[in-house]
Amino acid sequence: MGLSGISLLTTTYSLILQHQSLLLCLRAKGFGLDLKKDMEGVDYLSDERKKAQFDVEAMKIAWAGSLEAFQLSDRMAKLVANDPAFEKFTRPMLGRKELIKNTLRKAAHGWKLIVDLRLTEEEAKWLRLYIDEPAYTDLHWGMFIPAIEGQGTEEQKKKWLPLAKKMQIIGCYAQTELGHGSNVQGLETTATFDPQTDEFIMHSPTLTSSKWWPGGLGKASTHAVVYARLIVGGEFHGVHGFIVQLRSLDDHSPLPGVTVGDIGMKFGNGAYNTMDNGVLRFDHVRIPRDQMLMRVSQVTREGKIMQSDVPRQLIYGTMVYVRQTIVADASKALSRAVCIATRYSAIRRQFGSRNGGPETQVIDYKTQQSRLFPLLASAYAFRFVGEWLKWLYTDVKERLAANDFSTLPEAHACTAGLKSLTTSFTADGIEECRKLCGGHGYLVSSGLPELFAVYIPACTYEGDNVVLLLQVARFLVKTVSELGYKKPVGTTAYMGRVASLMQNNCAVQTAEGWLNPGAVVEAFESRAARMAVRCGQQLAKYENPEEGFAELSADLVEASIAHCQLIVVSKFIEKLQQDIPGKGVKQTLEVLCYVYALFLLHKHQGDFLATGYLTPKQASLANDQLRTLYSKVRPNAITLVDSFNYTDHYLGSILGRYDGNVYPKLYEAAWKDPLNDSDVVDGFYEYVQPILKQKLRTAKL
Ligand SMILES: CCCCCCCC/C=C\CCCCCCCCC/C=C/C(=O)SCCNC(=O)CCNC(=O)[C@H](O)C(C)(C)COP(=O)(O)OP(=O)(O)OC[C@H]1O[C@@H](n2cnc3c(N)ncnc32)[C@H](O)[C@@H]1OP(=O)(O)O
Ligand SMILES: Cc1cc2nc3c(=O)[nH]c(=O)nc-3n(C[C@H](O)[C@H](O)[C@H](O)COP(=O)(O)OP(=O)(O)OC[C@H]3O[C@@H](n4cnc5c(N)ncnc54)[C@H](O)[C@@H]3O)c2cc1C
Repeated sequence: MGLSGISLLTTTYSLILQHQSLLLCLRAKGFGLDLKKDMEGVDYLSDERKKAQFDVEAMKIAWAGSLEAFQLSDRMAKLVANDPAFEKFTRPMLGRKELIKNTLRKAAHGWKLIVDLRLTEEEAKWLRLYIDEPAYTDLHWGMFIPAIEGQGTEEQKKKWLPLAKKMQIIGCYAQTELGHGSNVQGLETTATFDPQTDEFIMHSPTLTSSKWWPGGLGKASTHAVVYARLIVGGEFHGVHGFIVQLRSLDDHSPLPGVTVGDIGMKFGNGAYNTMDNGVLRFDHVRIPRDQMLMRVSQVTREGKIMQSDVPRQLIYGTMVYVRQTIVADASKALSRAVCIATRYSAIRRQFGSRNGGPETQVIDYKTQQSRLFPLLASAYAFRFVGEWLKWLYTDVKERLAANDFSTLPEAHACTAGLKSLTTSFTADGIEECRKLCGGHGYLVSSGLPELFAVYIPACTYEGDNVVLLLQVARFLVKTVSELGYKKPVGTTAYMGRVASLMQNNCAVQTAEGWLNPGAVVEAFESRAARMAVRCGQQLAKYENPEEGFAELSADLVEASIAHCQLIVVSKFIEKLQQDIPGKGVKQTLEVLCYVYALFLLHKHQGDFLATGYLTPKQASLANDQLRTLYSKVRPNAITLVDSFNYTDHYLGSILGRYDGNVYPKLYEAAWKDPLNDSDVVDGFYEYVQPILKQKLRTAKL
C-alpha cells in the first residue's frame, strides 16, 4: 500500500473514532452511558502534524523571539493553565457583580503569585496575558506607573513609584471625558493653582467634563493621574497630568468632593465587562502643588510657569508606550483566533465524499485558504513588526531619559500608525475566523465571540484608529514638504528616493518574479511614496493648509495605511535576513512573508494600478503566485499554529483544542449550560403552557 493509501486509512480511522465518540456521547445523554468513554487522549490532528515541513520546536523559538523568551512564556502559560483559580469557562455566564468579584479574586491571586514566586516584571506581563482577563491591574501597571515614570520629576518618582509598585496604592489613567476623548486639548476638567494655600483645585465645571471611561477607575483605584487644564493666575497653560487621591486608603470610600462610579455594561458577555471603566467628578478638590507631574512644565510656589527643555508632546508619552504594547498584543489576539479557525478547519468536513470515503476537510477549499492563510501570515507579520517596534520604543525611551527628543516624532507616527493598522486588521480578522468556523464559531464555547468582544475596543482606545492615521498623515505630509532640504530618515528614508520611486515602474514579468524581496519592497515603497506625494500636490492647491487637510483627509488616511503596510512588509523581510535556525523554519517564514505582501498587493491592487506602478498583468501575476503560495502553506498550517505554543486554557476554545476532539466536547459542553439543568424550563408553566392549553375562539386561526 502506498503512502497516500495509508494516510487515507488513518484519516478514515480518525473519522470513525470521532463518530464513535460522538455516538457514545449521544448515548450518554439518551441512555445514561458514561461520557468518559469518549476518545480522550486521541490526537485527531496527528495526520496534519505529520505533514509539517519544518521543525516545530525551532519555529516556537522564532515566534517567541529567543529560547529564553520561549521558556519564560511557556512557564507562565503552564503556571496559569494548571491553576484552577484561573478557570474561565463560566465567565460569559456570570452577572456583572459576580464577574467583577471574580476578576478581583484572580488579580489578587496573580499578585500573590508575583510576590510569592518573586516573578520579574517580564514574567508578570506574561502572567497577565495568560490569565486572559482585563483587570484594573492593566491600567495600574500599564498606564498609571508609566505616566509617573515618563512625566514625573525625580522627586515625584521617588515618592510615588515605590508605593505604586508595591501596590500600596492603585492608580488609573483618567484622561478621557464624557465630552472629549480624541481632542485632548478640548478636555474641560480644571486644575486651578491657589497661591494662598500652595494647592491645585481640581474641578469638573460641566457635565461633559466628567471623566468617563478610565479603566480601573470605577471601583478599584485609590488614585488617578488626572489630565486637566492648568490654570494659573486666571490663564490657561495647556493640559497636564495630576496625581489625585480618589478613595480613602482605610475604607475605600470616595474622598470629600469626589464622585466616582462605574459607567455600566459594555459590548458582549464577560469580555471587557471584567473591567471597571469609570466616571469621575470633582467638586473643588484640593491637592498639594507637588502632585502636578512636572517633568514638562513646573508651577513654582509663587505661581510662575517654568518650561523645561522637554517638549510638550511628552505629556502624550504614556500613549506612545501603550500603543507599542497594543501592537504586540494584536499578534497575540490574531494568532489566537487563527489557531482556533485553522485547527477547526482541518477537523471540519463538508461535501466531496466519493465512494463512501471521507468528505473534504474545509481547510482544503481554496476559498477557505484564501481567507485563512493571509490571517495566519498577518499574525506572523504583526509579531515581527511588534518586536521591531518594541526595539524602537526602547531606543526612544533611552534617548528621552538622556533628553534626546529627536526620534519622538517618528516614534509617535510609528506607534500611532501601527496601532491603528494592526488593531483594525485583527478585529476584522477575528470576525473572519468566526465565519471560517461556520455555525459553531458563533457558540461562546468556540472562544471567538468573547475574543472579538474583548478585542474590538482596541480600535478605539488609545486613540481612535482614524484619528491616529491622520496623525501619521501629518507626519508624512511634513516629510514630503521638507524633501528639498531635509533627508528623511528611519521609516521614511525611502522618501529620499522619491524621484526614482515615482519614475520607475514594476519590472516583474512572471509569477515567480514576485518571489523577490527587492521587487516586493519596491512595489510597496512606490505605492506609498506616490500616494503621499499625490496628497502633497493636492494639498498645495489649498490656500489654507488646515482646510486642505480636512478636505483630503480620506485620501490622507489611505496614504497612511500604504505607509504603515510598507513598514510591516519591510520589517518582515528584514527579519528574514537574520539567522533563523531550525530545519525549514526560514523557508516557511519566507512563504508566509510573500503571502502577507502579495495578499495586500492583491487586496489593494487599486492603489498599485492607480498610481501607475503596476500593470493589470503584473497584478494578475501576483495573484497567480498567491495561489501557489497557499498550496505551500497548506501542509504546514496546523504546525504553524502549534508554533504559537498556546495552551488549551489560553485558547479557551473547543473548536481550537490541541487534540481536535471537537464534537464530543461541544456536545458535552452543551449539557453543562445552566438552561439544561432541568428538562422543563423555568417560566414554562407561566408563559408557555397557557398558550398550549388555550382554546382558540376564532376559526380563522
Ligand atoms: C495580575 C497582576 C498582573 C500585573 C502585571 C500587569 C502588567 C501589565 C503591563 C502592561 C499592560 C499594558 C496593557 C495596557 C492595556 C491597555 C488598555 C487600554 C486602556 C485605554 C486607555 C486609553 O484609551 S487612554 C486615552 C487615550 N487617548 C487617546 O489616545 C487620545 C487620542 N488623541 C491624541 O492622541 C491627541 O489628542 C492627538 C494626537 C489626536 C491630537 O493632539 P493635539 O494636541 O491636538 O495635537 P496636534 O496639533 O495634532 O499635534 C501636536 C503635535 O504633537 C505631536 N503629537 C501628538 N501626539 C503625540 C504623541 N503621543 N507623542 C509625540 N508627539 C505627539 C503631533 O505629531 C504634533 O507634532 P507637530 O506636527 O507639531 O510636530
Ligand atoms: C474599552 C475602553 C477603555 C478605555 N480606557 C480608557 C482609559 O483607561 N483612560 C482614558 O482616559 N480613556 C479610556 N478610553 C477612552 C478612549 O481613549 C477614547 O474613547 C478614544 O480615545 C476615542 O475617543 P472618543 O471616544 O472621543 O471618540 P471620538 O473622537 O468622539 O470619535 C467618534 C468618531 O469621530 C471620528 N473623529 C473624531 N475626531 C476626528 C477627526 N479629527 N477627524 C476625523 N474623524 C474624527 C472618529 O474616527 C470616530 O469615528 C477607553 C475607551 C474604551 C472603549
